[in-house]
Amino acid sequence: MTFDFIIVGAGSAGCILANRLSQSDRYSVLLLEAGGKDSSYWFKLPLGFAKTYANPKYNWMYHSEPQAQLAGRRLYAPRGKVQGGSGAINAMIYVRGQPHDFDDWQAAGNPGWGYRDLLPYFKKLESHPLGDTAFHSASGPIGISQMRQQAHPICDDYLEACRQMGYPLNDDFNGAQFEGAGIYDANIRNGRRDSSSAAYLHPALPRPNLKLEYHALAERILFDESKRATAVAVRQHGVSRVFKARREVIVAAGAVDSPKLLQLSGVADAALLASHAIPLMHHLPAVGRNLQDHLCASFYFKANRKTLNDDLGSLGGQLKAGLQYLFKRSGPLALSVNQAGGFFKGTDQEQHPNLQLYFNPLSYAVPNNPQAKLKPDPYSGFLLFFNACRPSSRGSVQIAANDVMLPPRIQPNYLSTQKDVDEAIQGCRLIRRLAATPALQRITAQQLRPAASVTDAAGLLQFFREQAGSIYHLCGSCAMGPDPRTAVVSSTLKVHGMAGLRVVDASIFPNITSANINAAVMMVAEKGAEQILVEHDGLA
Ligand SMILES: Cc1cc2nc3c(=O)[nH]c(=O)nc-3n(C[C@H](O)[C@H](O)[C@H](O)COP(=O)(O)OP(=O)(O)OC[C@H]3O[C@@H](n4cnc5c(N)ncnc54)[C@H](O)[C@@H]3O)c2cc1C
Repeated sequence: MTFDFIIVGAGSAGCILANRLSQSDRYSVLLLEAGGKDSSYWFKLPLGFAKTYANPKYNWMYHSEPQAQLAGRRLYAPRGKVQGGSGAINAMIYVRGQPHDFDDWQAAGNPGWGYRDLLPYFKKLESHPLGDTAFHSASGPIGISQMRQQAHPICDDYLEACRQMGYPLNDDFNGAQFEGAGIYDANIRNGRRDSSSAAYLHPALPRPNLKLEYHALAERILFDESKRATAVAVRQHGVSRVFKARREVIVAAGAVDSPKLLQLSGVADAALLASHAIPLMHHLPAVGRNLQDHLCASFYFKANRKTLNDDLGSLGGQLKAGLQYLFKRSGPLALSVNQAGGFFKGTDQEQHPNLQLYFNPLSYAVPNNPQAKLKPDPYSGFLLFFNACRPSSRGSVQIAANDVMLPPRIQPNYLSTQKDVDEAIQGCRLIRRLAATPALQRITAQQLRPAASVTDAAGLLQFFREQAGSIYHLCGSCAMGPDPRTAVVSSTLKVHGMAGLRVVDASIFPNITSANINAAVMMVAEKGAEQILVEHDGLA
């Protein structure tokens, strides 16, 4: 079967690409997804992500290599394996990032990727309750909710604590100002997760020129002698199939699987390919390098008043929350658990906020064994946690063998720079200072982990090394940039040295953005789709 475009991966980016490229009926589009449908109710119910967090039916459930700076631990790296990808299983926090994140993308040699250029694409994808403003749009596909209407009342104590510390309050992290404390926006519409699958792909699926193949694992991209991508070899239900592309193959398999697929296809570092006896198609050393992530650590508090643990930890509370959701589409099931937070400067010398904070009106242990369920602690509790906005550690994704069924080696090299170590200590101290405010003291029965006695830099850093985990923002592993020695795609997202091949997903980030990255991934897909259409409409 032949299609104009083949998109590999129906994740946050792939669903948007599939919609936009099939919007006019000029092109036929095939979307290949290794996972299945997102029809389970858990993908609609916002709090449902607790059920998909470690479910192998919907999740690749990767782990990093042992991390030298994190007590040798392997960190859990969930990735969506389902229509909607990681956007179908994420926590839905919706923050674009700071303008200078994108200005840095442009400054790295990528014209058209500065904040001013990108704001129209951010606006294009969202439907925001603030309506049409300089920063927002009222008419895009992704529905955004401001959680402040419904956040748990204990979040007000957190905001008061920030006010007592002299931090500004911020009611729109995606507006004129980034710094400050506030309640997050989430991509939730009428009490339902509004992933790019729900908002872009489902409405497009009836189109006759769009075909979605489920359980279709792309094994290799095939090329002709002029290094043009012509087809994708797929394994589906134990059968090998080949789908042909007339115009382009677009890789949107995410920051782990996009570099893996390029490597398996012979587009990568020649030495890596030789070590796995994979025939070289094109030497592109940056494939899989420049991997980045946000690393966070949680501080656990016992509260002296009710938190969401009380609502969600008992059968009666669950029933009440269930009924509230059923009849009013509201209550804790209709929200993310990451409700409040903000962006702060860890020292007075910082030019921009360099720490992101979360205040969850709920506490739960992230189980060591990912098969175990996430469940609230059996007491009234809340969490404060943080990550550095722009860590400078860089890692890699590399195939472990010439075998599509084997997970690749994910080596984030967390905490491998002095800047990242310093910011880990800054973040711990920020939380300690917040915990000492009258507002948080008023609601705290006990600081549980780390114990209140841990106050010095060495103790806090040891806690961080032993407890920190990924906040699941892997990106950068097929970075955009002009130099094929250090980058994989050009500013039009075309793979250097190849024809008919692009990468459009989280892996093209030259540097990680300062907040949760899904909004930026979806922006990349909107802009990437437009670049593709402009080029091919011109050729048609
Ligand atoms: C648990 C969790 C919580 C998160 N919380 C937030 C949050 O609150 N806010 C936020 O902004 N971000 C959050 N993120 C991050 C965000 O969701 C991801 O960065 C984003 O979804 C990545 O989009 P993507 O299109 O690059 O990749 P993905 O959405 O991961 O899509 C890749 C798709 O490709 C498919 N695929 C992979 N390999 C192949 C293959 N060989 N053949 C065919 N198909 C393939 C996968 O199955 C998947 O569907 C979270 C992520 C996780 C995992």
